[in-house]
Amino acid sequence: MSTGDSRSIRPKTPAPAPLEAIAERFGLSGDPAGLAATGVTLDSRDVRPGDLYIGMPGAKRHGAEFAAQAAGLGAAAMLTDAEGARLAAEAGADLPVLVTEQHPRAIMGEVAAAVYGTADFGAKLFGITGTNGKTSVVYMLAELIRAAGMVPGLSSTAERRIGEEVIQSNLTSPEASELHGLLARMVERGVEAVAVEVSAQAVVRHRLDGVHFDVVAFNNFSQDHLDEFGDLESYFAAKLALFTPEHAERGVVVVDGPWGQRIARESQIPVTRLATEYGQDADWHLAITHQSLDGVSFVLQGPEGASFRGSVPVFGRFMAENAALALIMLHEAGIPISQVEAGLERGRIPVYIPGRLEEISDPASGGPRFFADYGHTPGAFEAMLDALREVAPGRVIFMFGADGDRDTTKREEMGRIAAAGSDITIICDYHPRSEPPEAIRAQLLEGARSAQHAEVIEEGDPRQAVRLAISLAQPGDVILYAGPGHEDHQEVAGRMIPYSARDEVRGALREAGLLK
Ligand SMILES: CC(=O)N[C@H]1[C@@H](OP(=O)(O)OP(=O)(O)OC[C@H]2O[C@@H](n3ccc(=O)[nH]c3=O)[C@H](O)[C@@H]2O)O[C@H](CO)[C@@H](O)[C@@H]1O[C@H](C)C(=O)N[C@@H](C)C(=O)N[C@H](CCC(=O)O)C(=O)O
Ligand SMILES: Nc1ncnc2c1ncn2[C@@H]1O[C@H](COP(=O)(O)OP(=O)(O)OP(=O)(O)O)[C@@H](O)[C@H]1O
Repeated sequence: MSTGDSRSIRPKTPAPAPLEAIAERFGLSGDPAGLAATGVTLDSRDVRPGDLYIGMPGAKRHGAEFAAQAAGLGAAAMLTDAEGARLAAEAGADLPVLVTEQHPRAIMGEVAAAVYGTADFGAKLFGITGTNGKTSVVYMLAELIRAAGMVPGLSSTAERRIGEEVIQSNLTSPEASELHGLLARMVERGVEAVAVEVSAQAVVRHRLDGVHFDVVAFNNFSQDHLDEFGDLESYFAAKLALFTPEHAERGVVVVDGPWGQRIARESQIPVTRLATEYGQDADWHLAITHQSLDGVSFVLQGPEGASFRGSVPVFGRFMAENAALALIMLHEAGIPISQVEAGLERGRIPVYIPGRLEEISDPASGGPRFFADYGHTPGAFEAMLDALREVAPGRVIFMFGADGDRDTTKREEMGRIAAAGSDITIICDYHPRSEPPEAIRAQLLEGARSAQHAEVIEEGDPRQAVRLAISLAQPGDVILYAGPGHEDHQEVAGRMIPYSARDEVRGALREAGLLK
């Protein structure tokens, strides 16, 4: 169970950072004499006494409008732009103001690193980007770091983790202020290696400023986030930008597809290449030796005789690929595979990834195997359904919905891939947000019917859809519920309604006498 909110993470025993030195270094105007900060935040609601509050212009509001709230909560000062200084003066906020001529976002990462002392981070730092599987790679990394005898930290869509402490996430990649607070706390807690999930949004929005990764990796690329990036090329450029000396020392790239090959060619840092396809030119090669619904076994071979033979307890060739990528990242950072192997029993990587191909059913119950997953892109659907068809003894029943107010161009393709890859497709609601749910379903249904393959059923209520899936299943059938994964709410018309797909499935399996 996760606790707290990652935005409120601060080191427990911070050393106050004099703001005079920071003002001088970043060319800030104002009067910082005698001021010091012990934390940084860009959210007025989250100010802790002693914080430097960053009054940031946003898409909807200017953060400086909230200067009075920040002052009331004990902020030491506000860093903002000229417009922010004007807004704070107008509101008569009782808070020292430091003004930058740049966009505050452009210096926030470096400022946060200066306040928290994280510029010279003592632990190894790993970053993973790509369209699908970032969270999975982060969890693999954390498990392998532990196996190597080191204390792991992680930052993912699902959670942030400091050793065994689990903290709730909001964004996939934290804002720079939050990231540096998290790293500072990790240093205090003796974390020795950190795995960070890097979204394309983080790269273009300066969320990684002030950190330098030892190793970054790229796994795959397909359509997503076109509402924000406009076209695939711009979305790809954001991923490629991670492979620069500004962000990282070296990289690891899966070169099975043309996008990975482009990263390997166009990277500005040295990269090592992983191929999972036979005959592909690469430095490391992965071969699957056995797979079932219970997991994948594989062999990884690299340069100078480096090799690993092992398994992960989650189905899908791509899960072996995620594990291989994590192993190579550690190897590239100077943590040899033999050190990792020493902490594993016969190469078994005992990874648990919340809400990613997570089995909810009891395999011994005799009922259908039921998996929940966070996949919400055509690429993830294709990978999961391809994987499932290779190992499912019976039919594949696939249920899913789509995000409202997000990339609408992917919906028909999601529907088509779902129905092409399953025997029964059930379309239900996910987060409709401000859109009419039936309109989202209509787009998914259109795509699904165009596949002319699965039996396609519409059941808007996900609770009913779960029960319908179980009632339709015959012995050997497998049910996969994509979308909510680890999440605990549904977003409907601006309201967060509690909803846990995993709990719902558990309840329905119990009702059917298939789970204790
Ligand atoms: C599009 C985008 O990235 N928006 C981010 C942006 O919001 P915004 O510009 O609309 O902010 P705003 O509401 O105008 O507020 C302006 C400023 O006032 C502050 N404020 C606002 C209200 C208040 O009461 N007090 C206060 O201090 C805000 O913290 C902000 O600094 O700044 C906010 C503060 O950091 C972010 O939370 C917010 O991310 C939103 C939630 C978001 O959905 N981002 C998505 C697009 C995202 O980044 N996704 C990626 C990828 C996910 C994936 O792979 O699927 C991710 O890394 O999560
Ligand atoms: N290497 C991979 N290739 C393709 N699909 C994958 C891969 N690894 C995991 N997946 C599938 O992709 C979906 C998302 O997985 P995961 O949450 O790990 O990705 P992500 O990149 O972190 O996505 P997000 O940023 O949205 O959280 C899941 O359906 C998962 O099963």
